[in-house]
Amino acid sequence: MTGVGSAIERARRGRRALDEEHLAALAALADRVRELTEAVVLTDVEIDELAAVGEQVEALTGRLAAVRRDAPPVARYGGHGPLRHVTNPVTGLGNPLAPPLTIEFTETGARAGFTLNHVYEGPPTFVHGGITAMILDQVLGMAAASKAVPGVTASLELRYRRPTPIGVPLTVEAEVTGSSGRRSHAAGRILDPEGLVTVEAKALFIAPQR
Ligand SMILES: CCCCCCCCCCCCCC(=O)SCCNC(=O)CCNC(=O)[C@H](O)C(C)(C)COP(=O)(O)OP(=O)(O)OC[C@H]1O[C@@H](n2cnc3c(N)ncnc32)[C@H](O)[C@@H]1OP(=O)(O)O
Repeated sequence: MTGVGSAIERARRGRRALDEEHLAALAALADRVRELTEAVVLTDVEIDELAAVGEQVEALTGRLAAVRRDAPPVARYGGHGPLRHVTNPVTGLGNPLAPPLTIEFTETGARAGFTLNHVYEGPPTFVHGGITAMILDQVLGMAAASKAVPGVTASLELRYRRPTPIGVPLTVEAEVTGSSGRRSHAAGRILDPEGLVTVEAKALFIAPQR
């Protein structure tokens, strides 16, 4: 086997799957670490307390790292179905960096409701443009994978129409706009609570050659 497609497939099959109980425990831990990350970003405690908490966090990191995988795990949601990446930085329940988004599939593509806190801030009070780009890449890619051909991002074009606010309910939606052979095209957007578009995206996904 050669090519990017087979490499992705091989890597996924080579990873040890978590059972549901283990995935739930990992997701709960990731949630606590998300709270910790927000607390770090917003804390106003004294310097001594920062140092003391830092020591405790270092000790906790040591406990987790005591038994370590070579690569992140996969899981079968609901205990069956295809293997899924559970530490994806957008949707991964097991990744503290992920908001995480729960993406639902629609008739034409995919959508998700989400709120981003100050951990994702770029310009004061607004979401970093790289974060909205990452979210759109993922949701457009999942729309393409579910309605056309699964592939990697070959191009992603963005138009930032207005700032995306922190701390309010946002919506991301995407639809497939065409496909041929190994290529899928998708378009999407992020909407603020008033339904105004903050970022628009168009993307091309190409199924890697096997
Ligand atoms: C299995 C896949 C994973 C499934 C994921 C589930 C969804 C999850 C959602 C995940 C979301 C997040 C996802 C991520 O984060 S994916 C991570 C970010 N993306 C990458 O790392 C991709 C890196 N690039 C590549 O691997 C290769 O360049 C690809 C595979 C894209 C093409 O290299 P390959 O050697 O295979 O193709 P080819 O050179 O024979 O070209 C084939 C055709 O395509 C045309 N072309 C090529 N590039 C472009 C371009 N930029 N614009 C316009 N057209 C382009 C080209 O002209 C040709 O046309 P034609 O001559 O046939 O007419």
